[in-house]
Amino acid sequence: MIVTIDGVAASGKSSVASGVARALQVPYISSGLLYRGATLLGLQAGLDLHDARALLVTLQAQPLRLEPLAEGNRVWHAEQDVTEQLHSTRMDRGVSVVAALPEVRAWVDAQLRALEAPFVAEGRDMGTNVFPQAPAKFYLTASPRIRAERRARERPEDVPAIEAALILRDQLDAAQSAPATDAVVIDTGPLTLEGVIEAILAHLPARVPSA
Ligand SMILES: Nc1ncnc2c1ncn2[C@@H]1O[C@H](COP(=O)(O)OP(=O)(O)OP(=O)(O)O)[C@@H](O)[C@H]1O
Ligand SMILES: Nc1ccn([C@H]2C[C@H](O)[C@@H](COP(=O)(O)O)O2)c(=O)n1
Repeated sequence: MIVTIDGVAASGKSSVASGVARALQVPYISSGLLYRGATLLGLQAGLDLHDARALLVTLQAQPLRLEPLAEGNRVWHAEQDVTEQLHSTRMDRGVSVVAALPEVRAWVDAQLRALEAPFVAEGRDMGTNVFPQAPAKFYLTASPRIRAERRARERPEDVPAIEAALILRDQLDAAQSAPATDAVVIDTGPLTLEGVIEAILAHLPARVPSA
């Protein structure tokens, strides 16, 4: 079975996907990390992040590997674990530019579709575009202020600055971020992390991770 968890930036997708996947004893896949990895390679190579052709040449010459560990996905570039470099304000600014490129989206989609089910996949378009056949789809929301307050515990910037950046990223990512028509939408604002995970588990057709 494939479970998709999409939603706006910092709505809890990766934390929730990790918890749901652990409960189901299956891997989870954080698709945003592939977009972040592509952005890192582009920045390291000094590329214009709007240049899809140059980015694709770089991605093909220096492949990225997503390692779907239960405690948190890792991204490898050659023999180096680059995961820690993928979450910063600089990366957040660049990644929406890269994720808007159809050529890069096709590259990410191909990596994801090559993975063997069962798994939980989180991102923006898992339920709409990448795995439309998934039998269980969820979409997480929360107000920008609540998301910024949560994120402020992980970043040096203050809540208003984080909130403004989240609102901007929501706008830049809007084209690929609509919920699937058959997704269960969950406002995570009033819920704890465990509460969101339980709500999703309660909606699943069966807690048996079959293909
Ligand atoms: N329901 C919740 N209650 C309290 N804190 C939460 C909840 N859900 C997520 N968090 C916290 O909010 C922060 C953002 O969560 P997370 O990184 O999982 O979001 P995300 O949607 O994957 O983010 P991004 O879009 O940037 O990849 C984390 O610190 C996480 O622990
Ligand atoms: N399926 C996806 C996953 C991610 N993106 C974009 C949107 C974000 O700006 C960026 C990083 O994702 P995050 O780590 O915040 O989940 O990648 C996308 O367009 N489609």
